[in-house]
Parts: sequence; structure tokens; C-alpha cells
Amino acid sequence: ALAQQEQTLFEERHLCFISSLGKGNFGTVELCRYDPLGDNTGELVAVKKLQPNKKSTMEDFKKEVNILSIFECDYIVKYKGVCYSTGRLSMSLVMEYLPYGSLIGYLDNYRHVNTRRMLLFASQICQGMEYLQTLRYVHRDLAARNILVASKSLVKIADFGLTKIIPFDKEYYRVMQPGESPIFWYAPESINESIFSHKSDVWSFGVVLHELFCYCDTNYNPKRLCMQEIGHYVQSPSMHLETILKNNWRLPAPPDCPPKVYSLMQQCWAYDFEERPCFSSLGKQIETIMQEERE
Ligand SMILES: CCc1cc(O)ccc1-c1ccc2c(C(=O)Nc3ccc(C)nc3)n[nH]c2c1
Repeated sequence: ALAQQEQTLFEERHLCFISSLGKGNFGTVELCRYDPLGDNTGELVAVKKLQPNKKSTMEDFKKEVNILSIFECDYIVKYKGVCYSTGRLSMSLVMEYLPYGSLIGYLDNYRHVNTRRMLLFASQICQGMEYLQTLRYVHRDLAARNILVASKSLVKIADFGLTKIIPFDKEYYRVMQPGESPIFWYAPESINESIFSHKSDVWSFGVVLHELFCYCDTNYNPKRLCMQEIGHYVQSPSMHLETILKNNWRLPAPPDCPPKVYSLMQQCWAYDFEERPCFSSLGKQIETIMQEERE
């Protein structure tokens, strides 16, 4: 018999809405069961409706879908397919459902996560980013809110809405319209000149490490810590943020953070992107620290 061909086209009539997974960072994402047999034995999937609007067209969505359908990595949320609405006026993206949600909610609930497990998560994110880099993709929105938890020992990188391909003749990507930017995860060159590269993703990875070792506690949220430093009422946070970064202010070490882990973060936050480590070097350093933590 034919090997079970990966389902990539989902029929709307068999996609049964279960609940909303959040209007947050991914747009509106719903938990659905794809149940063609109609007996509730179908699989759970995460579905994002892609509504063409003034900012993004069906073409943009098809580009995101094409990007996602190429990825084959254990540390990147798996693409399952698309569902065209009747009349093909809109389409939905169907991704694997990760039952524990984002890292933010997970660490808030499971405080027992120890250093070794944090480093395991960091190593998996690093390997996912290394994979993206081999495909010349820059994520541009690496943050704990975009890391999903598959199990207590597996996390995956998600949300590729902002993913951009680096042109083959360049080492960075330039945005024309920096929209609602998560500047507190941004490298200085991204804040200043909207330049994004694998090295700006490394900066953001350092911020994700910080979020991890703060258990994503809202009191230590990168935005809150930065705003405390630059003052809450400034009119242009990005200008002030760039200034304090230039003056070598960085996010403080998380409480009880192992010194070697904080030094990893500081490497990622080198002002000059050339001095930041690459993801493969970061991965090796994390493995070394994990060995030492085991002893
Ligand atoms: C389809 C949108 C998308 C687009 C893209 O490009 C990459 C990933 C995703 C995505 C976004 C969210 C999820 C989720 C989840 O949110 N799961 C959960 C589980 C439990 C709780 C409490 N909250 C939440 N699972 N798989 C997901 C895939």
C-alpha cells in the first residue's frame, strides 16, 4: 500500500474547532482536531488563519508557507499543510500542536526546571537556529514567547511570520518598514539601522537565555528591566535603549544564574556583531557547561 503520504491539504469541513490558543504573538491561532472519520480519532493541530489585509497578501502567506514547508528539524515546529477556505478567499496554516504552549507559560507553571534542563532547552534552541542558518534564514523574532514546549525535555522554535531570507550576495537583511518592533530583543544594529543577520539572531538568543534563567518571570522581563534603566516616560525608547547599550549597560545576571551562563549571554551581547559567537560555538559552550553541571 502507499506509504501514508504526509497530509498537506486539509479539508475545511473536517477541521473541527476546539479552542483558541491565543491572539498573542502568532496572530489568531486555534486548536483544532482534523477528524475526517468524524469519530474524534483525528489528530490535534494548531491552525492560523491567514487573512489577507492591507499589510499582507495571499502572496505573503504563500511565501511563509513555502518557507515553513522546507524546514525539517526536530527543534523547529513542524509544518503540516494548508486549508483553503471555500472560494479560496483565505487560507489557513496547519502546524503541529505542541501541548505545553510557549516557554513563557511553561516556566511560570513548572518552577522546578533545574539548570541542566534549562541548558538542554538552550542547546535545542541553538541547534534549531544553527539549522535555520544553514538555510540562510534569519528569524528576527527569537524570544521565549516564540519557543514552544513539546514535552518536559523538548522545545521547538516557532512563529516564522517575520522570517526573511538573506539575499545570497549579502550577509544581512534590511527591513523597510520596522513595524511594531520587539526592540528589547533587538541587537543595536537592528534598532539603529534595521539590519538583521545571523549575528542579530545571536543577540536575541542571549536575551532568550536571560528569559530562560529568569523563569520568564514578568518582574525580570527584558522590556521591564530596560525601561527601568531608561526611565518609563521617555518619548523614544529605542533611541535611549541604543544609548545605554552603547554605554555598555546590559541586562543584569538573573538571580542564581551560573556565572558561565551569564558570560554566554554577555558574549551574545557584544556591541560589535563581529565579536558575537556563532550558534555552533554557542552550542559547544552550552554542551561543555552541561557536562560540568552533571559532575
Ligand atoms: C499555527 C501558528 C504558527 C505559525 C508558525 O509559522 C509557526 C508556529 C505556529 C504555532 C503557534 C502556536 C502553536 C501551539 C500552541 O500554542 N500550543 C499551546 C498549547 C497549550 C497551551 C496552554 N497554549 C498553547 N502549538 N503549535 C503551534 C504552532
